Amino acid sequence: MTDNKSPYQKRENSAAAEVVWHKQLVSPARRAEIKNQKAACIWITGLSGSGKSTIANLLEHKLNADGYHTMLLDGDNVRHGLCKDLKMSDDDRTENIRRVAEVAKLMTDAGLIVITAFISPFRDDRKIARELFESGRFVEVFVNTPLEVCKERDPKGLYKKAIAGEIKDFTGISSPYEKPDNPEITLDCASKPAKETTEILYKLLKCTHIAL
Ligand SMILES: Nc1ncnc2c1ncn2[C@@H]1O[C@H](COP(=O)(O)OS(=O)(=O)O)[C@@H](OP(=O)(O)O)[C@H]1O
Ligand SMILES: Nc1ncnc2c1ncn2[C@@H]1O[C@H](COP(=O)(O)OP(=O)(O)O)[C@@H](O)[C@H]1O
Repeated sequence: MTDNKSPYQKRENSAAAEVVWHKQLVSPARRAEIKNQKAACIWITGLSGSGKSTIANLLEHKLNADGYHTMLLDGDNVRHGLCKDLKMSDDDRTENIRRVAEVAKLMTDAGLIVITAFISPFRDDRKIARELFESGRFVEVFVNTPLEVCKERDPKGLYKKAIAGEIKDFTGISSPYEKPDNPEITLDCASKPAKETTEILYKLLKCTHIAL
């Protein structure tokens, strides 16, 4: 019963004073232990079209093949359910990332290795997400693909629409993307193939963050 202190308790503006934290007999570490793994949140950030979903999928596929219990949260999918009330204003993006980080935290408390793929354009929002996790349990992955390359790829035709003014608040065009200052890893997804960058990320995770 060592791991009962919650990061929730450390945060400002958390629950009302009347809401008390209930200690639990089974710790997050124990939940991961019976799965024979270490829980972690692999937070993938980058521009639209940078390769977040591609890398996240390849990574989950590899970890799953190794027998890890994983979960993938992807921006496009989450915005169909949990966050379908949110749009793309700065405030809505902040709320989107807050919810996703809380869900990822719950899932890591359940012992899972969670991979998230969200643009998550604001440094402060990513910092708040990181602060939910114990040291070493949050791995920020910057998918570093230049805007010009993303525009050229334009897999969903969104840049074309954004440039034509048909989509407002579009990241990189009419809404900012703040690059991570100090991510655990930066992936060069412009000149290296997705399989290669995924392998680099996979090796880092296996050697450090999820190594038993
Ligand atoms: N205005 C605007 N700007 C950026 N992206 C847009 C926009 N409108 C819709 N989309 C689509 O929404 C996906 C991004 O959702 P996220 O939840 O990852 O965004 S954020 O983290 O809240 O900024 C994003 O997915 P990816 O291309 O996979 O990044 C787009 O498909
Ligand atoms: N090296 C690479 N890494 C990742 N994606 C790449 C790479 N080269 C080309 N692509 C293509 O770029 C597009 C990236 O789209 P996606 O993974 O959905 O990005 P995001 O989730 O960041 O919007 C895909 O069509 C993918 O096949």
